[in-house]
Amino acid sequence: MPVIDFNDPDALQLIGHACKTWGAFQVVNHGIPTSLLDQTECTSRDLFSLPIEQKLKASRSPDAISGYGLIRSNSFFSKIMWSEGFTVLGSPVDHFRQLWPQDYTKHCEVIEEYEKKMKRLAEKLMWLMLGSLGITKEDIDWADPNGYIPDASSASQMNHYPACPDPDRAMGMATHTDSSFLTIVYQNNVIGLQVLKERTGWVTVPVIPGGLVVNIGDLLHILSNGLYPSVLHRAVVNRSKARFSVAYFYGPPTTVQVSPFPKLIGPGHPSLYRPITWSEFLGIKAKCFNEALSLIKVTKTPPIECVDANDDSNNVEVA
Ligand SMILES: O=C(O)CCC(=O)C(=O)O
Ligand SMILES: [Fe+2]
Repeated sequence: MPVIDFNDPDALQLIGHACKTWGAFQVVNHGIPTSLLDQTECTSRDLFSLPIEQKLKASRSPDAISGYGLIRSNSFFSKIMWSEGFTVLGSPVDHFRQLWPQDYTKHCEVIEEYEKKMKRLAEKLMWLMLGSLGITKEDIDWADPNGYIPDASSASQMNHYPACPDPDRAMGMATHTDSSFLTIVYQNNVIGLQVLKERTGWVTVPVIPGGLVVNIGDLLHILSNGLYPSVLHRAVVNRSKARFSVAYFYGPPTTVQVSPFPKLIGPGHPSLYRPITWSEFLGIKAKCFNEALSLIKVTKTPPIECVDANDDSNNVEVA
C-alpha cells in the first residue's frame, strides 16, 4: 500500500494514483502530534480495560450509533467476532461520565482534541483527493470559500481486538467498506488491518511509526463517479497481542445530497449513482450492508461481491 509524505511536492498526484489503484494509502508527516495519538490510545486502553459491568453502563442503545458494544458492522456475520467497540458521535461526555465518574474530563479533552485535529486533516486530505480529479472548491456548494466544510459530519470508532487463543476461527472486524467520505485509521503497533486489492487479494497493512491509514469511503466513491473505489477491508486477530485501532469517519453534512460531480459525467461516462444523503445511505447500509452501493446504482449491475470475511483461500501479502 502506498505511503505518502504529506510534505512531498508531488502529494496531489501520489494521492490521486493511490486512490484510483488501491482506494487507500498511508500518510506520514500529517501534522497530528504523536503525543495526541498516544493519549487517544491510552483513553481507548483505559476504556476497554474497565470491568464489563462498567462498560455496559455506556452501552449503545439498539437504534443509536454512539456507545459501547459490538463493532456495528459485525452484527451482519455469524462467525466468532473477537472484538469490542466504542463509537463517539457528537460529545462523548454523557457516556464518559458513566464510565469514569471521577475523571471523565481528561478523557473528554483527549477525544475532543483528537477529533478537532482529525477534522482539519480530513479536510486537507479531501481537497487533495478531489483536486487530483480536477474538482475545486467552486464545485462544492457546501464548502465555504476557504475550503472549510462548516457542518461536516464525523464519528470516531475505537476498536479493541484482544489476543485470541484460536485466531483462525475468529475474526476481528468483518469485511466491509466504510460509508464515510474518507476514514483515517490509527493502529497501535500490532498488524491486523487488511485491504482487498484487485487482482492481488488480501494485503496486510504494515504498521509504520507515526503513519495513519486513509480509506476511501462509499460517499467519495459516489462523488468520483466510480473513479475511486471504496476499499474493502477487514481486521484479523492474533494469538499473542491485543490490538487497538481508532477510526475517524469524515463526511459531508448529513442532509447534503451527494451525487457524482457533473465534471466527471460525459459521453461514455454516464452518472453511475442517484443523489443520496449520508443519512439515507446509512439507512440502506444498515439493512443491506455491502450491497448498499449496487442498490443506488442508476444502471443496475449484479450486486457487488460480498466477500466471505473468514475466507482463508485468498492470499495475504504484506505491502
Ligand atoms: O481495526 C482496524 O484497523 C479497522 C478499523 C475499521 O475498519 C473501522 O473501524 O471501520
Ligand atoms: Fe472500516
